[in-house]
Amino acid sequence: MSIDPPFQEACNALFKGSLVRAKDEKLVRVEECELPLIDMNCLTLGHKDREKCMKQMAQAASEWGFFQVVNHGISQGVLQSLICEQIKVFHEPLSKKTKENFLNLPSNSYRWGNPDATCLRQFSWSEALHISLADISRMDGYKTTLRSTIEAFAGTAATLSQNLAEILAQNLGVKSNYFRQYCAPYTSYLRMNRYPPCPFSSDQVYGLMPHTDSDFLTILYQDQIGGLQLKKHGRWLAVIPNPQSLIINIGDLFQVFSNNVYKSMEHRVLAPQRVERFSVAFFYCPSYDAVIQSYGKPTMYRKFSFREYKQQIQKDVQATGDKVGVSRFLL
Ligand SMILES: O=C(O)CCC(=O)C(=O)O
Ligand SMILES: [Fe+2]
Repeated sequence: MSIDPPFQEACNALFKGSLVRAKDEKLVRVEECELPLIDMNCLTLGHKDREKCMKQMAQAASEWGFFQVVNHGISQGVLQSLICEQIKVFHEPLSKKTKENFLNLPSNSYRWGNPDATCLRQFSWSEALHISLADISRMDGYKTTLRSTIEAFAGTAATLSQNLAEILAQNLGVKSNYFRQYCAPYTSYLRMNRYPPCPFSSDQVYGLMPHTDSDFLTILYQDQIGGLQLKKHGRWLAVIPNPQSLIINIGDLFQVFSNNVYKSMEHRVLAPQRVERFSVAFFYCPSYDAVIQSYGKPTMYRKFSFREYKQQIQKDVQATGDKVGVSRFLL
């Protein structure tokens, strides 16, 4: 029984020529980088250390849109169990994963490839489980270790994201209880990703197509395989994995909130060639009714609700296969 979705057939349908098998991936390798590293312990020290740490975070959020954090409060044990549980669930037969009610989650929670792709560059050689935090408690009883591990991760990730969001807002001079008010723990969601080995050259088929995240910020935990790349000053950089750290990236909503001070950077994942890769992303999102507005003058974006944003993205993706994103709301 196969565990893998029919990636190759889907790629062939999008690409009428013959796909090039990967021979020497070094040829398409890009420069590697270590993300700015923030030690969250510094926030618990004296006033000076705290201020310095907050400034480092804000600088990374505006220059890179990405940074990594250590001493983040999520135990290594929880993170390792999460990957173990992920391996188990993705190694279920495809027929089970695609069944209505898989894990007692809403339909469309399990996804692979990209049903809206109109060409190969919009395709993703990966599969994913999207889980709203509101749905974790209803997850199938027999998979209790999966559920309890996800619960443990999501609970701490929600606290961490609120903490980070408040620090980043404070750096902008915005003292508000916005995040407490609009980002309740159940409004965020998780995506577990599996990237099976891909026989094709990485300049033809992506593990995950280039995109920005449609949230305030994302907490990413990845295994040690590597493949995540971000675009900085027009150049792709490959992120060197660090087993101790979590990656934080600014999403579209924080770019708007900060009036373009913080950047929601485009990123992508190159599919591994010989081994499978796993990652988990926690997307820190507000409720659908939350109004997103820019703090800063002159204001660059008009106000919009998160619902409006999601609907606009869906419309654009269905029409062209591509997300337009925040530029739709520029004044
Ligand atoms: O797998 C990764 O490293 C990145 C995943 C990602 O960007 C996402 O799920 O939005
Ligand atoms: Fe992403």
